[in-house]
Amino acid sequence: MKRVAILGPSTFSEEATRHFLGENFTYVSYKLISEVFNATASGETDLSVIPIENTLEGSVHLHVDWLVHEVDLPIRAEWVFPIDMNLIGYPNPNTDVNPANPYLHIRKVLSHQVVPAQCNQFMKQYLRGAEFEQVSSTAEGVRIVSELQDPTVAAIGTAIASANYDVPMLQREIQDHKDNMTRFLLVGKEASELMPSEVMKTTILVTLPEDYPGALHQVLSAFAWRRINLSKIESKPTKKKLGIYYFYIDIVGTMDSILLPAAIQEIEAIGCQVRILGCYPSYPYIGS
Ligand SMILES: O=C(O)C(=O)Cc1ccccc1
Repeated sequence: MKRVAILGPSTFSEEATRHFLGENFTYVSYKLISEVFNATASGETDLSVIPIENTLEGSVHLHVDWLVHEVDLPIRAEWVFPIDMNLIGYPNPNTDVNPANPYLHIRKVLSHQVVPAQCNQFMKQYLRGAEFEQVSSTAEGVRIVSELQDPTVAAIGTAIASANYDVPMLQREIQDHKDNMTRFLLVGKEASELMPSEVMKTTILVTLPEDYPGALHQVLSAFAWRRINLSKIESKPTKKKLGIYYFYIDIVGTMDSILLPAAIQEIEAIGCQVRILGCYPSYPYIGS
């Protein structure tokens, strides 16, 4: 059975991965996302699951940086999964609880770095005086709360973490939007037998030649006139020199077609460097 590294246990990554990959894999939990990447880079596991982008927050920059700069692990699949954030902690122990805000006793909230942007309205309304502390995963926050047993410290995480660490669920679904989706990537050195998908994507990194006016326009037109659909384009610093960027581009289509390799050849011909991060099936979320 293939071994899959995930940030976990009891995290959103675990929920999303079990939903899409099911029980035909062995899941190995790691506390830090760096460990999740390194497990597959070193051969300890076959595949790693990386949360890469969220509807409200956009790209998880730290994870994109790992994928691009630290490891060489092709993307093997992607899927989107709806994330319901929950406030997990102990109720207000005082008798004079304010009915308009039962969470005034909470002074600190622990969670993963991408969470506050997804629960902005709730946090502004109910947790205004609380400090946010970033921890390695949402489940790690719930674990710490369970150890502290201090009602002034709460976490935001999964319903399963609340049950597993035996910390009460204070309020369900506190995310700003009902369809709060997260995109996950499956990365690994070897291709795995996965269910087919109607949608195939290819991710490439393009570094433009320096001092070439209109280079980005030419890159985009190489795709446009072939009617190749781009589903994402983001400029990111190369980290080598201030002001020099690469473009992270998701394309709907595969390298098996004639059009996409031709478009890539065209942009290489104008002096762009192109790195292909993967060509993979993309799975939409279909309710469970
Ligand atoms: O910490 C977790 O639960 C994760 O899996 C990372 C994460 C956090 C918030 C949204 C999606 C993934």
